[in-house]
Amino acid sequence: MSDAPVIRSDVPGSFPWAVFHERHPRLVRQVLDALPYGPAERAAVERLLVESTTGVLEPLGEDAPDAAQWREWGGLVWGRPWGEAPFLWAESYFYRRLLDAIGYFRPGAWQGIDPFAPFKNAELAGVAVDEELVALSELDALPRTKRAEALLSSALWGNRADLGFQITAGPGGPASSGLLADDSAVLWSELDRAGDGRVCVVADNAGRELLPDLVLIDHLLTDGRAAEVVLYVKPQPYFVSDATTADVLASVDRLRTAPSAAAQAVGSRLWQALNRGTLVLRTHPFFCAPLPYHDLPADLRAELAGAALTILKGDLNYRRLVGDRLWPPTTPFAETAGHFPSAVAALRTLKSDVIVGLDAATVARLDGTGTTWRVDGRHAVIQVCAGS
Ligand SMILES: O=P(O)(O)OC[C@@]1(O)O[C@H](CO)[C@@H](O)[C@@H]1O
Repeated sequence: MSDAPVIRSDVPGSFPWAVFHERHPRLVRQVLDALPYGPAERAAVERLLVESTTGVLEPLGEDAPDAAQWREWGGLVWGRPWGEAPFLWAESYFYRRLLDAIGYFRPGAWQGIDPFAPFKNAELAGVAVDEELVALSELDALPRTKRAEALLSSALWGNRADLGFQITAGPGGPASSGLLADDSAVLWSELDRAGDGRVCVVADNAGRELLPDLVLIDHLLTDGRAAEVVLYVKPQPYFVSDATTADVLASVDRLRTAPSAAAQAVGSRLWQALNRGTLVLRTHPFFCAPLPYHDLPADLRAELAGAALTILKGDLNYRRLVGDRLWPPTTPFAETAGHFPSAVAALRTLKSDVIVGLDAATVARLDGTGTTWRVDGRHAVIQVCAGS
C-alpha cells in the first residue's frame, strides 16, 4: 500500500475544498433553475448542500435500492464530517445524494429524469458542435497516421468539455498549453500488436467529449485497429455531464443528422456497428462507485482483462486508476496503473491535484510558473501502461 496521502476536502483554500464550497453550491442553483422541481425536491437539495458543507455524512434511507451497498462502501465514514472522508468518496456520494434529493430512484414523477439533461442537451445542440462536425470532412484528406493523431488529440482535448469543470472555470476554460506526457506511440503500437482484438473505452463526459470519442471509435473499427469496441458508460447521471446510454444515443443521432456528410457517415457506421455487435454499449454499477479501480469487482475485472487495450477517458477515471492521492508527480505511471487487468491508456486533461508519470524538469518548470497547473485544465497527458 502507498503512503502517499489520500486527498480530502477539509483543507480550506484547497481545490477539493472549493469543489464542495464553491462548485457544488453553483451546481445546485443551476440544477434547481433548469427543471421545475417542487418544494419537497428543492428543500431536499438545499438540505444536502448544508449537510455536505457543514454537517456529517448521513446514510441513504433504507428504501433506496443501493442503501446496503453504500453502507458497506462507507465503512467508518458515517457520522463523520464530509471533509474527513476521501475526496473521491465524498464527491461520488454527493452525486448519489443529489439523485436521491430530486427523486431519481423513487417511484413518482421525477423517477429516471436526468437532472443534468438540460445542460447536456444545450451543449449538444450548440452551433460549436456543428462547426466541429463540419471540420471532420478535412480529416479524409490526411494520411493515415496524421488522421489517427488528429482523432486521438480531439478525443483527449474533448475532455475539457466537462460541465462540472465549466461551472467554475467558465465555458471552454482557459486556452490549452500542451501535453505533459505523451505515450501515444505506445498506444498505437499496443493496438497494432493486438491486431484485431477487443478495445474497451471507458467514457467520461457526454456531448463535446463523447462526440470525438465516438469518432475515434469509428476509426478504430474501420481502420482495422479493433475488431470490437466495448464502450462503457455510467448507469445513472453522475458528475454532471458523465455519459449514460441515453447520451450515447443522442450523440449518435447528432452525428447522423449533422450538416456534414462526413459526420453523417460516421453516425451511420456507428449505428450499423451497434446492430452488428462490433460496437457494444455496456455499464456496471461500479462505474458510479466511490472507489478506485484497484477495487474492481471480480465480474468487471474479468470483462476488462479480455481487452487488448482499455482507454480511460478523463480526470475522474484517472483519479480512480492511479488512486486519489498526493503522489510525488515523478512516481512512474506503471507503478500506480500496473494493477489494471489489461493494458491501459489514460487520456486526461488535468483538472484535479493527482498527477504521476512526469519528469522532474517538467514538474520544476510548472511549479515555477506559480499557476494552478494541476487543476486548471490547460494541460493534458496520454499515459500508457502496456500489457506484458
Ligand atoms: O472526469 P472529468 O469529467 O474529466 O472531470 C471531473 C472533474 O471536473 O470533477 C472533479 C472535481 O469535481 C475533478 O476530478 C474534475 O475537475
